[in-house]
Amino acid sequence: EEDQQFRSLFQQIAADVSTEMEVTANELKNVLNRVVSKHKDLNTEGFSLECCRSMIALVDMDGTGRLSLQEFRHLWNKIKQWQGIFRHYSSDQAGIINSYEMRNAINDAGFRLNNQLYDIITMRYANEGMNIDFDSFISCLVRLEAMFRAFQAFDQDGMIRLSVLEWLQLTMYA
Ligand SMILES: O=C(O)/C(S)=C/c1c[nH]c2cc(Br)ccc12
Ligand SMILES: [Ca+2]
Repeated sequence: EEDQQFRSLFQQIAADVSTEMEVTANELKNVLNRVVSKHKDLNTEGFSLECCRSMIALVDMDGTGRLSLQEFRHLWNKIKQWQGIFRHYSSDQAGIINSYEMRNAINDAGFRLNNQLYDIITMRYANEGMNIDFDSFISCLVRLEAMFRAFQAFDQDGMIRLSVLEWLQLTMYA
């Protein structure tokens, strides 16, 4: 049942374009902003095109530059899971979380980082008031998950060995 609902959502998004049944960054932006606008407790200035381009790059497993049904489903399920974590911490504020809650939210999402990484993430994703809004939270976790996955793909006994071009491929298409 839910799968049927999901497929019809995907069809709606991917249907109105010549890009056969794949979701482009612009379509992803439109659907994310349409859904998030229905949730008044999720503070965001909206998902930017740049953020959606990055999210696509991070989950575009077959390198088509667009999201297939299964790539979109993976991203959608992750966002659904992570929005639940975000709301758990943002309920007492206006749809934002502070850097301390960000640390706990990242842990709840299953990532174990160190203090230096939590500080770097706050620097990269928090606003002047050291708070993280919803779209920043989601783009942070999409990147975190994709970078863990990329490392595991190359991992040989806990270390990876990359040529400079392999490194650039990894870091430039993200
Ligand atoms: O309110 C809920 O229970 C759900 S399932 C919310 C969401 C489920 N997928 C989402 C994607 C974005 Br973007 C924002 C909110 C949600
Ligand atoms: Ca793809």
